[in-house]
Amino acid sequence: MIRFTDVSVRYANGVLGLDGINLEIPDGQFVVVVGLSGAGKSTLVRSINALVPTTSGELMVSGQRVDGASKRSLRELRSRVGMIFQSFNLVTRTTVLKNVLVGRLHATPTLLSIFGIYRPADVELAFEALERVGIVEKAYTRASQLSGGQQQRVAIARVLAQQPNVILADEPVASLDPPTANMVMRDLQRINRDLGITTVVNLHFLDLARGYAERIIGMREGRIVFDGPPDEADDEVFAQIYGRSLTADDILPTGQDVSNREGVDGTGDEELS
Ligand SMILES: Nc1ncnc2c1ncn2[C@@H]1O[C@H](COP(=O)(O)OP(=O)(O)OP(=O)(O)O)[C@@H](O)[C@H]1O
Repeated sequence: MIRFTDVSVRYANGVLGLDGINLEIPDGQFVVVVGLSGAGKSTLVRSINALVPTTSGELMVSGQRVDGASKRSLRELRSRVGMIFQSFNLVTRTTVLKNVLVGRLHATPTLLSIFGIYRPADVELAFEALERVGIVEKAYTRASQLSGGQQQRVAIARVLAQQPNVILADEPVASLDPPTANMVMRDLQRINRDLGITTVVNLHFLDLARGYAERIIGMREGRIVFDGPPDEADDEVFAQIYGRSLTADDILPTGQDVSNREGVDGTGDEELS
């Protein structure tokens, strides 16, 4: 369970990134956070692993207090909370497998990690993670040789290798073309369903939010202005969240056609750019 009680974040320049957030996310839920640029989506997602420190209120993740946590408990928290970024954040000059093994570093004795030695059990976990996102055959390929969608899948595998109980994804598909964006969302949704990992994703596009979320949180000016299931989030609700009428830019037109096609999320060779 993730629980925000009256949480605010004020940045050093005085901007209020979060303004009195009260929110409970039960274990295993797939939550999509939407809102215009600057609404506070990233701040909300990044506060969960203290990448952005809260300035007031109480924030609990899996029974552990995040606000005011010691360095040691933050390290422990971050080992259980995986994060995926828009820019993938891979070490592109090395192999896919080594990138995924980074997810095991928190559990690797320092001496082994210094010498780059990985235990067989960790390598097995890394392969399992790659299998789950359908790119196990790329294990020995350099990350730089992969497409954007494949790189994001490696980033997802790295998070899976961490064996987290929460996955945070900060605009994970913003750099991808629509079909690939849908494939990555499908991966995240399948992982959430199969492994029951609580997932909090922030997204720009409302049809992706409707298509994959179990629950949508709408934000505006640091506050939650909508909280409900996707079938309640019609265009009118989105217009209220955004504070303006919708435009074509708010929608990924090819979305659901592609995400519903059989087999597109299997092998990783199906980049449809
Ligand atoms: N490091 C920072 N220092 C100062 N202000 C910040 C910082 N990060 C974000 N903000 C401000 O906090 C508010 C919320 O930003 P946030 O990035 O959370 O919004 P967002 O909804 O994720 O937007 P985007 O989609 O553009 O990333 C904005 O007004 C932003 O300018």
